[in-house]
Amino acid sequence: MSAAVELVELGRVHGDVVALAGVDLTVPAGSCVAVLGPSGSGKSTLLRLLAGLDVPSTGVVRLDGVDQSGVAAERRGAALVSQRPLLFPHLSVLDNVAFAARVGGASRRAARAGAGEYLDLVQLGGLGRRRTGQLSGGQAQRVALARALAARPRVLLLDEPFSALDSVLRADMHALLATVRAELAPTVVLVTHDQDEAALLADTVAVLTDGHLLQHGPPAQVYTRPASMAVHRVMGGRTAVPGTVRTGVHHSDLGALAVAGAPDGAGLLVLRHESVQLGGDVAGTVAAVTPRGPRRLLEVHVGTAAVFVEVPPGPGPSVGDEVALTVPVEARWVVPPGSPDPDVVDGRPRA
Ligand SMILES: Nc1ncnc2c1ncn2[C@@H]1O[C@H](COP(=O)(O)OP(=O)(O)OP(=O)(O)O)[C@@H](O)[C@H]1O
Repeated sequence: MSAAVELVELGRVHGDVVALAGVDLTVPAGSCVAVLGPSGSGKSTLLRLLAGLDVPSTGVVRLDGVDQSGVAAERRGAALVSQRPLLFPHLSVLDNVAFAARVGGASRRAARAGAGEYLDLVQLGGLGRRRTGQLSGGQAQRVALARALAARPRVLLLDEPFSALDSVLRADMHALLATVRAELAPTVVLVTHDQDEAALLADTVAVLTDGHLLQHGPPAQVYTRPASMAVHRVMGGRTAVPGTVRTGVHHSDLGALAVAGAPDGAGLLVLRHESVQLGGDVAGTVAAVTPRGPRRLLEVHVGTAAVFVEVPPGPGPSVGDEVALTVPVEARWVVPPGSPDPDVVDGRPRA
């Protein structure tokens, strides 16, 4: 029930706006890729082209090796669930889910029986007779997922389906998606703004900005080994320290830090705030403390550099305190300076 997805040089322009610029992406059958990127980066365009709801300007979509050019949306075996569930208001919940089977020619009874199984899967077995207007946002999103699954898609396309839900419902939907993957194994393309959601749910992460695919790999790799400053930013990275690499050592206001494999020359030392620890031999001053749920994010200035450190709940340093930091060897990664990072001025985040 799953298809390998291949995008080859896939591009879409609208007049002089480049929505997607020659993207090459391969997703093995049954796996889940999260597409991450800022607003306007081309995520929805990619999904629409995959679904057959839009036509590429260049390149092709292949499913199981078959070119989908000219194949109508309803014949691709792809089902799309969007941020706002678009349910038929005049049908009951059960008949919404039974819709695809009815259109496919099944009897009402058979379609409803099948739909009941998908409602059970999304844990809404008891709500089949309700009108869709009587559902909560989370329930409606579950029904939309059940309806998409009832069409037995080879590829499940999820366009920020959880972003309108509160954090408890979102966690429930994450668990549900894991169940769906275990039981039905569709290939999943999940568009999200949320790098934590991507890391939790996906086998790989694809980072898009300005229509370009910047990196595609396992979440841990994209998190800790970003290909560029732009990827580091999309993945929520805050620290980027300018300096120079000479024979495997990065020299900056943080001192001389060994960085295996980095080429000689100017380079930004990028660090995850989860990896930097308090205590050590890099001395700095706390410039800001920001709550992050129960944890806190310290901005520590070391010379002209700003280093972000996430610390656990409880007593800890305040603004103005002198602190010492450790930057573990495995946390160090250098990216090319490339184009200037618009969020950083003189090594520090823009005020
Ligand atoms: N029909 C259209 N006509 C003109 N420009 C368009 C059209 N559709 C999309 N675009 C432009 O293409 C770019 C990519 O849009 P897209 O909706 O794919 O981005 P996105 O990453 O999904 O954004 P968001 O996260 O805000 O939904 C944007 O600059 C957008 O304004």
